[in-house]
Amino acid sequence: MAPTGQEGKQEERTIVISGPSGSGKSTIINKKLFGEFPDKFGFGVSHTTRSPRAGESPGESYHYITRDEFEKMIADGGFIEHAQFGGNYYGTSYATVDDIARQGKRCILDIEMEGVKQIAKSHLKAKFLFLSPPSPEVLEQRLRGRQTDSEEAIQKRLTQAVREMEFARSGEAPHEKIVVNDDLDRAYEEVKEFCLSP
Ligand SMILES: Nc1ncnc2c1ncn2[C@@H]1O[C@H](COP(=O)(O)OP(=O)(O)OP(=O)(O)O)[C@@H](O)[C@H]1O
Repeated sequence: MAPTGQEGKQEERTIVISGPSGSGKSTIINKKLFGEFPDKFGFGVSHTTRSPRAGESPGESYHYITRDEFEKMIADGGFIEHAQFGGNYYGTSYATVDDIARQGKRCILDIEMEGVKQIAKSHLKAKFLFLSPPSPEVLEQRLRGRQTDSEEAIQKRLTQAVREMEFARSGEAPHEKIVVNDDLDRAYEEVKEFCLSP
């Protein structure tokens, strides 16, 4: 039977973008995708127990909550994924994702590797894209070029990047697509196509 258009809108799968620090997630998602489609997509803001840094705004960079509040949300099953880094909790709540869907927008999440594994096992309907730097050498140049990280932070990010790149290419990873961010405009076109398709 031909579709009538009255079947009810199929809920769009949440888009989960992952990739090493410095692979270009902020550049491609925040600047380019949200720049071109300000109303179509909504960014799933994480919760954290860490304190806001200068220049960060609550509800935009993170939702800032206390450890007690975070632990209560864990106990209530409020998180799709959560983890601890550097003594602080970080997580993505079901409520955040639901709010974006209610606004009629497609949710985009920027999630690190352990979170990706948890989402893949959760009830969230999601599709996964991995944004890869062309090589660890180019990643190192870009991390140095953006001048936001100490030498120690750069070395840590590089070690973690190699792990993530190996995971993304392993059979264990849930990624439907790997985009190599060599040429920015080309990489953006690939990410955009992924985000616009069901
Ligand atoms: N295709 C590209 N060619 C050259 N430089 C790029 C390209 N894509 C991104 N960059 C630069 O690489 C640096 C890292 O990019 P960006 O900050 O977007 O990474 P990120 O994945 O969001 O990192 P983090 O997870 O640490 O926030 C930036 O200085 C950005 O301008």
